[in-house]
Amino acid sequence: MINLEQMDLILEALPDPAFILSRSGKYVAVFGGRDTRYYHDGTGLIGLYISDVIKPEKANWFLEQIARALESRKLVVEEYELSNRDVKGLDDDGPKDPIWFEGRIQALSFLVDDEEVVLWVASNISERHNLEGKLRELSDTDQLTGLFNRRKLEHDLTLHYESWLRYSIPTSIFMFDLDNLKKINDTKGHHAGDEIIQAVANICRTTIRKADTACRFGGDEFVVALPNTGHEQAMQFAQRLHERIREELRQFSVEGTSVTASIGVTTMLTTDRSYEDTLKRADRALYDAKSLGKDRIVLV
Ligand SMILES: Nc1nc2c(ncn2[C@@H]2O[C@H](COP(=O)(O)OP(=O)(O)OP(=O)(O)O)[C@@H](O)[C@H]2O)c(=O)[nH]1
Repeated sequence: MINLEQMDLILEALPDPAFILSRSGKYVAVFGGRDTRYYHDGTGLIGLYISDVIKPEKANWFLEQIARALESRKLVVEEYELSNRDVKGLDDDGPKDPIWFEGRIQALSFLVDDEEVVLWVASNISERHNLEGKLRELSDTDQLTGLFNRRKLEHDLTLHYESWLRYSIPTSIFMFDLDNLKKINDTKGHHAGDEIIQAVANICRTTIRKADTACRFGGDEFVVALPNTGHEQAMQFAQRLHERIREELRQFSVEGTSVTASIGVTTMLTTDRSYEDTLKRADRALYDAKSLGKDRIVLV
């Protein structure tokens, strides 16, 4: 049998810190979690309340999770971020950067000082969290240009379409395709074509606002979504981009042929059943711009 002294040693050896917290947020006890690579020593918190050491908004969130665990009597699992600056009462040893935790919170079946208590085990999941962030970024990004890809555009357009339906906040879209890129590829090689596509991406990046989504739609085709932007403003923006592309790609001309852009511009309409209808209209406008002789903007 394991005696009480051994039980203490076992609790101390727990890799992740395990807090006993009361319903009102008092740190009743802390066990384990002495690995300073991952955790700060939490023993300085014992006797204090969450609201003594954590800013009010976050402290309230902690109290809500404790209440959830106590009321449901089920395991509550939540991810959250904390830094040692967020929590007063911790020593300076331990990780410097903010930590992402997974908290597993379970109601206990006894009272401490007449108060209900929970067991809150906090595991450091920063590595996994950062990796997930990087993967998300990669899965949203076009490799050649660093612009967003079609997946991310479709995600953003879904949200913008909701705003259009609910609050009548319009989103404009323009779709453009480079003119004559094939000639550059055929004469100067694929690498020169890649350089042009990258130059266009840079122009997009330096022309758009933070809330806009510039995406490489495929090949030499690009789409920019402009939330909270009506027809007129979108047209002005397309003109600016068109002009910059014309100016900056002049240097890549071959035998008098330069790469320009044909642009189709449109704005969400009440008759659009989804963002795909808007996108299709932009595509048709782009097709018209090509048919009318390229290097131009068509607004529909
Ligand atoms: N270098 C390079 N070329 C690409 C890439 N993606 C597509 N292209 C080329 O872009 C061209 C697209 O075809 P088109 O749109 O018919 O060619 P275009 O000369 O621009 O024709 P217009 O649009 O009618 O002016 C093809 O030559 C593709 O090989 C890429 O990632 N790198």
